[in-house]
Amino acid sequence: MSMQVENRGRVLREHFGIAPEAGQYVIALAGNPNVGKSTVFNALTGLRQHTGNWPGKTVDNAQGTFTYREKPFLLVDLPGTYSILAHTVEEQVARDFICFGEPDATLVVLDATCLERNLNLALQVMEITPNIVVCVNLIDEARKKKITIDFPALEKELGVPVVTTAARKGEGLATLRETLYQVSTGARKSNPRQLVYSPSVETAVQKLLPNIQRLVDHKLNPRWVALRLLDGDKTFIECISRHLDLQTQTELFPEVAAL
Ligand SMILES: Nc1nc2c(ncn2[C@@H]2O[C@H](COP(=O)(O)OP(=O)(O)OP(=O)(O)O)[C@@H](O)[C@H]2O)c(=O)[nH]1
Ligand SMILES: [Mg+2]
Repeated sequence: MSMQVENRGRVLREHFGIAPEAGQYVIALAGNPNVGKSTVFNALTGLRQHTGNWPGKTVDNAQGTFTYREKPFLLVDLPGTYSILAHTVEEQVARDFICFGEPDATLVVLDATCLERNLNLALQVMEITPNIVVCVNLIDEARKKKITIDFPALEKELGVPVVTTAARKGEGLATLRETLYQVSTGARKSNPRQLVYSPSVETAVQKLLPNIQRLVDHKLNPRWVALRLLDGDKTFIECISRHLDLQTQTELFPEVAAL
């Protein structure tokens, strides 16, 4: 087992109370409240699941497993959130898992009947990781409301796989499994569109990048860390230090102050 895999196992166990078996692909399941995450979770994992709390938090945690193409998968249902900028304990749990749990893929479930609002979360996850699958659920409800969505265009615009489902009826789940398999195993690579901020923010990001790259050493997306630093998100710096065992707190803030 490589050092990297061993370290991820330790982080998952100690920080998230999750113990994947050897060779198991870990998938995080994120989405706004009430978009059908648990329905997707149940459809994929059936009865092979167990629930508890996130370590040290009164937030529910559900984990379930499934096998596809003879590969084992562990699916982790995250709390429903509109954002992962960590303003609430639920958002912090979701962000920390996506960021530091190093899931092999993050599945973001969106509500087809209010796609624009839901896309906010997908765009945030796309700033953290390229290993993402977007699932547009409740497609049956959208049809009823005569909402039409140009999915090929959406997929092209986002630069990540988009799968449509009506999870309660099982529609689209075969494609969803196959897409999760491809992204988790690395067979399918994405190029998520990145939001471009105002020139002053982009200039500041460019200044911060080299040193952040050195400090986080491929463990986190440096552009995303730079944006959080510019946000002045102190709790996030504490999280980085704790999860990556780095002395970043003392090293990163002078960087920002010097801008
Ligand atoms: N029509 C339709 N209903 C769905 C679909 N998926 C889920 N639902 C229903 O939508 C409601 C919410 O589903 P959940 O799976 O509990 O949603 P959730 O995202 O887990 O909700 P929270 O955990 O509370 O954030 C339930 O009544 C589901 O039966 C779907 O594809 N079509
Ligand atoms: Mg749920």
